[in-house]
Amino acid sequence: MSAAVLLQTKKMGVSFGGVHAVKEVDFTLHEGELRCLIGPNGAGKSTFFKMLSGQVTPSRGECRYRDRVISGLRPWEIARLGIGIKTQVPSVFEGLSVRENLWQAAANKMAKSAVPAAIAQVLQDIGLLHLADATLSELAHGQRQWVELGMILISRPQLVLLDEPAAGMTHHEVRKTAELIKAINQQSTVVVVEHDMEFISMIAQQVTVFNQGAVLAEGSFRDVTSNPLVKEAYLGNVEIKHA
Ligand SMILES: Nc1ncnc2c1ncn2[C@@H]1O[C@H](COP(=O)(O)OP(=O)(O)OP(=O)(O)O)[C@@H](O)[C@H]1O
Repeated sequence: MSAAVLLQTKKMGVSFGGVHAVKEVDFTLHEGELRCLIGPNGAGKSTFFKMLSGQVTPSRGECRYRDRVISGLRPWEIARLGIGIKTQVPSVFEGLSVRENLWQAAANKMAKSAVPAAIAQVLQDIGLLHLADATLSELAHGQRQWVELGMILISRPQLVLLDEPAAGMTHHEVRKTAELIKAINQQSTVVVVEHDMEFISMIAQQVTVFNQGAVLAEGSFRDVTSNPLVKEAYLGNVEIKHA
């Protein structure tokens, strides 16, 4: 691949007491990628994600973003480098409207005069034009997730880290979320941790499979889901539909 390396970990891992949640992972992400991290329960993918986003400090190895070592930085320091993070805990303002939430996300990223047009565009992208003035607490689960994705979309980060963005969604909502993530990937490199294989099949380009705190396999969705080791460890030999 000719694209530049955007993020790279070298022998990065963390242990909690005696549990080696992530052992020593070498991981390379190139500019423009949409990478999915999958694996069975307890494989270490969420912990690995949390080390990328600063929620967990690695006990060994390092993570570089462009030329800078970012392992050990706090989440807000990582966000300041132009990395958009959506964790499992939503970071939206409950008492504010959809429009006001988007305004908060856009405020420091562009000239004030450009904000209204950017909000109008994102409201259309996330399909919530008709709910622009509803407060977040009035929205359904899926709609709140889309507001958060809209907040990422409007701030145009270079790298976007998404932890289980389709969790708890209906089939229809999952499809729409897949479209939104593909839209985000038009402007940003994206890493997604996800369980839902149907969702992954809709968005995946490259997939990294974790198992027992290490990378078990890496490649296209088709390659990894046909890999006998992956089938045995994760998929339970279930047949996966290829798009
Ligand atoms: N804060 C913590 N303290 C102790 N052990 C932890 C902690 N976080 C994770 N672990 C352990 O590390 C291992 C990897 O967990 P992790 O949540 O990263 O796996 P996962 O692949 O994301 O699983 P899941 O799909 O169930 O979320 C598990 O054995 C888990 O119990």
